[in-house]
Amino acid sequence: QFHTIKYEDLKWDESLGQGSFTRIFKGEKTDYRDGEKHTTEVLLKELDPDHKNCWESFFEAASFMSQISHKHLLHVYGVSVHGDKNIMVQEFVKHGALDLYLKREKSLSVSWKLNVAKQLACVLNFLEEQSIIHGNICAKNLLLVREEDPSQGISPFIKLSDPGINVAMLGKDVIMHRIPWIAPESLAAPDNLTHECDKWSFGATVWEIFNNGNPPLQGWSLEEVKLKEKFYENKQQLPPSQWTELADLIGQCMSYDLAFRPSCRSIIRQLNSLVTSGNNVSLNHVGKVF
Ligand SMILES: N#Cc1ccc(Nc2nc(N)cc(-n3ccc(CO)n3)n2)cc1
Repeated sequence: QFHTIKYEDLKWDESLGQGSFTRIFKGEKTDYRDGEKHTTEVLLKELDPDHKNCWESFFEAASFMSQISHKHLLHVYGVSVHGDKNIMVQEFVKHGALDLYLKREKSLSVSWKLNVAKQLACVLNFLEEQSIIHGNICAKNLLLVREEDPSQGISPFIKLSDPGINVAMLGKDVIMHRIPWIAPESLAAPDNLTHECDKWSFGATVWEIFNNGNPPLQGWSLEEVKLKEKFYENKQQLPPSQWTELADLIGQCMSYDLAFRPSCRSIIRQLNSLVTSGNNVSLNHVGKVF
C-alpha cells in the first residue's frame, strides 16, 4: 500500500519545525534508476519516538496519500523505518504550511483567499467522489506550492497534506484542541468520521483563511478548553464575516445539523458566485472581510 524507502537513501538537512506528534525536516532522497543516481528534495516527517504506538495510524495516513493522486493532494513518496524512527517521505512544498503563511502575509487579497478556498473545495469534492474522508482539514494542513504573482497573472497553488494521526487514536485533550475544526458530532464519536465532518472543517478553514490565519477561538483565557466545550454545547457559531454571502457559506458548512451542510458541488457553486460578487465589492484591495 505504500513504497518503503531505505534509510540509507535519505539525507537530513535543516529542521523545519514540529507538528503535534511529528518533527519535520528538509532532506534528500536518492534513488538509482536505469543505472543513474537521482537526488530529490523531500520533506522528512518523523513520528515522535514517544508516540511510536501511533505508528500504524501514521503509516495509514501515508498509505491514504499514496493510494490516490490529485493535483491538490500532497505527493507522498513512501515511508522509511529505522530502529524506533518512523519517517514519512513527502514531496517538499516550497512555501510550507498555510497557517504560518497567512499570519506572515498580512495583505492577501479577497481574490487570493477565494482562489485558495476554491482549490480546497475541489480536492474535497474529489475525496468525496472517491468516498475518502480526510478528517483533519485545517490551514495547518494546507501547503503553499506557489505564491501568487499578480504582475505575471500567476495565482497561488495549494496542496492538502496528510491527515496525520487518526483523531480516534488521540486523547480527549488533543481532540478538544481541534475545536472548532473538528465537527461537533465527531467529539462524541471520533471513530466514525463522515464526509460531513470534512465539510464542517472546510467551513472553519475558510473562516481561518479570511481571518488572516488567526485561528478561531484562540487567545481565550486559560480555561479555553471549557469555553471550547461550551461553544459546541451552546451550538455557537464563529464570529460572522461582514460579507454576508461568505458568512452564509461558512454558516452552512458549520451547521450542527449534518443534513444542512451543503454538497461539495454547492460549495463550489457558492464560491464561484462569491468570486464574481467579490470582484464587484470594493473589499478586494483590503482583503478585510471581518
Ligand atoms: N520555513 C519554511 C518551510 C517549512 C516547510 C516547507 N515545506 C513543507 N513541505 C511539506 N511537504 C510539508 C510541510 N509541512 C509543514 C507543516 C506540516 C504539517 O503537516 N507540513 N512543509 C517549506 C518551507
